[in-house]
Amino acid sequence: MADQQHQHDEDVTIVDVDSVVPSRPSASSVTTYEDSAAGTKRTTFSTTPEARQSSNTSVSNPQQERKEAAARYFDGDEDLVFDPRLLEASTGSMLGGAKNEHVVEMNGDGGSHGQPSFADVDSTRHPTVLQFSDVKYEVDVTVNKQKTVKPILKGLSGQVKPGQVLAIMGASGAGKTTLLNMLAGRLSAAGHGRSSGSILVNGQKRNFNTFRQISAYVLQQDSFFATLTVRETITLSAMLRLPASMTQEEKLMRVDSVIAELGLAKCADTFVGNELIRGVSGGEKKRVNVGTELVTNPSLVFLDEPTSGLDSFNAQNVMQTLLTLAKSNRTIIATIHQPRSSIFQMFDLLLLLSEGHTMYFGPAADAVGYFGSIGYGCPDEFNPADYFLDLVSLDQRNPRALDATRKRISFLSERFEEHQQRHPVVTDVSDVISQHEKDLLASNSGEGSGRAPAKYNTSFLRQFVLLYQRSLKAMAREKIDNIARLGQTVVFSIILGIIWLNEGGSGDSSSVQAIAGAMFFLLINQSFSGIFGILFIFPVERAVVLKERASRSYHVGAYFSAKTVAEMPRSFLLNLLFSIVTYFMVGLRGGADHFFLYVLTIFLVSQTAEGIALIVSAIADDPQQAGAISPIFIVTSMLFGGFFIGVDQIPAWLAWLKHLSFLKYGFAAIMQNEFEGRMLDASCATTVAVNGTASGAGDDLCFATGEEVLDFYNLSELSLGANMGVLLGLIVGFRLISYWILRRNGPVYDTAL
Ligand SMILES: Nc1ncnc2c1ncn2[C@@H]1O[C@H](COP(=O)(O)OP(=O)(O)OP(=O)(O)O)[C@@H](O)[C@H]1O
Repeated sequence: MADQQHQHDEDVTIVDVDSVVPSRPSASSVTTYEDSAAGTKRTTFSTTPEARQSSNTSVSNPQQERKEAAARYFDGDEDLVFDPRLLEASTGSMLGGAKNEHVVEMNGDGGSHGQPSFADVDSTRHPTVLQFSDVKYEVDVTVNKQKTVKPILKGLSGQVKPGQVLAIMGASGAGKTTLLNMLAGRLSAAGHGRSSGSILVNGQKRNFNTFRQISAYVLQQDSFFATLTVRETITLSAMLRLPASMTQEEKLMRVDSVIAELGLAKCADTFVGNELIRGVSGGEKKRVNVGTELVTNPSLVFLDEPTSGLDSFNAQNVMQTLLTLAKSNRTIIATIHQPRSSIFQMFDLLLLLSEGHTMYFGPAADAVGYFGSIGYGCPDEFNPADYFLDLVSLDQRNPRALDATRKRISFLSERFEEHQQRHPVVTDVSDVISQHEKDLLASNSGEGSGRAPAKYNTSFLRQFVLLYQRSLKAMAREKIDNIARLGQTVVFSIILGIIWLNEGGSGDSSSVQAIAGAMFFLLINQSFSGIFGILFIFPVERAVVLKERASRSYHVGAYFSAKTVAEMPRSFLLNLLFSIVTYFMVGLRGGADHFFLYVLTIFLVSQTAEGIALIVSAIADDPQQAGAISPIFIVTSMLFGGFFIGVDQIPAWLAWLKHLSFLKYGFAAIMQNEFEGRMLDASCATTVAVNGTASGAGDDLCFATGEEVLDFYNLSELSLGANMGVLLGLIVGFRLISYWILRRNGPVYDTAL
């Protein structure tokens, strides 16, 4: 770092921070200078012996220093004094070893901004200035059964121009994500609040169709198909989102460029992975997340906590990537929670929030000076980011601390209001960018740009084909899942076959109950395997789909139909295998027509169960929730399926539930297929009760014909064809319901500002 500073020494104009920000307490440790060679402004934080001494002195006599600071800055009010060193023991925010020197680089082209990339010469992307003024957001909440309004953002302003990285920092609950979402024109489904203020893109109100084309939003969660490689993941995003006017070759070139720009070349052919499948590292996955958004070559990139969950090395790498993006004339806005000092130094602009108020907005390098000027000098041994977070966080450990921190936050908010009066943060666009850029911007604002761009860049059919291919590929690569399904099918079919071995072979009335039990159990078995095949996979996939839909990659209908068509053959093959083993081991009715109807019934029942699982998964937030909800449907279907409880045993007011039991239709169809038109045991004819209920001596029931069996189980209500038809209707109906739920639970856009 020292060498780097040395290189530019001849071109450097030293500006003492004291002359810019008077009365900064530890000013001797901070120097701002203009680096004319690099065209940048840098700030050096250094720990001089004097500064160290002053800091040591204050530690040795904190009470005295507290009094002095109160007298100097806060009219003697000691509550407003903040000494992070007193928090050290409890918060652990102090850096292990003081860094002697950090260099902050603003807007620069220096080494820390990475290698030049394809984007430097891209002529299709125009610079974008984002300005927001007095942005407020509030929601209605119910507290103690009283409806009340909760203000979340309380009048925030700022502006970011191309080439800059704006970091939105603040304690948890400060409003970072809410602001980021508002700036990106998105709100979470829960966020139906009211917004006011103004958000301008290139000096004009946003046209949301254009805005979505020029901006990208990188979510905090890295949701992907684990068994696709990095290249496949980014390629699919490119194929879905790039316009049809680009050739396939151009799209693939774009993918290569993005992979190169994000430093993903060495892991391009590695699976993205998840907790179970070995894949790329956390930092690489985050960059893949950025990459899938970057294929559209956006001018404006929003990122929600891009470094969260990463170790410090990977976090640093991701930040480096953002700087590279900014360098190619993009505007980058990211929320960041607790960055380490080297990451903090990479920000151009800092927006520090607390309780929805602005504590600071401006160059990140000036933040230490600003807070120093109002009585909150950052001790030299502290990471400024940690210091700011401690300074603006509500301390809720006891009422006294809570009051004191509230008072401090309100003080800081007022000081910044005053500061903002003197130095408006939002200026005229022409003050920010050159005339040439302004001319380009006019075409980029979205207003007056003629025909609104289509919602999707590819046709429904193309989306279907691409998503079908992805589903097939992902399915083929889910080796463990496929082996488990196959194993489960083979093992269960053999076990069930052994239990009911040759029961049907005799064609005897005495085996009717055993066969009915076998039939019902086989259907339950296939229902469960259909349900669990969906329950534990679909909610995870749904997160990927929600992300892709939010970026307008495809219509949910294209996804849903592609998934259905891709997965049905696998399901059919497994059901066929199960049917072959059980049919012949149990020795069911002879004849190809009966065999194929048996296969078809089992398949339809399993598909209906999958439909229920899709509905549950579309409602539930995660697999655990889905697992908890689904028994309601399954157990009800089993109870009213016609095997466990006879119709006359169901209370009249619950009788309607039997119509909802898909197992009832499946059971009726499979039993009709087995028994309809069959003679069983002529000697039983005399023992059948007048009311149609079979009877017999001892435990065994006696049935002369198959029809008596069907009557006994009350399965003659509908014909075999009608039962099959109902199952088919349920399959289509359940899928339409889950499609409708998915559609309704789609991304929510806020187009108010
Ligand atoms: N729709 C809503 N209804 C009620 N409260 C809300 C709603 N949206 C946000 N909030 C509240 O507003 C505050 C700010 O939320 P936000 O998610 O923006 O915070 P944040 O700074 O991003 O926090 P974190 O770092 O923990 O993600 C929180 O107290 C949150 O509970």
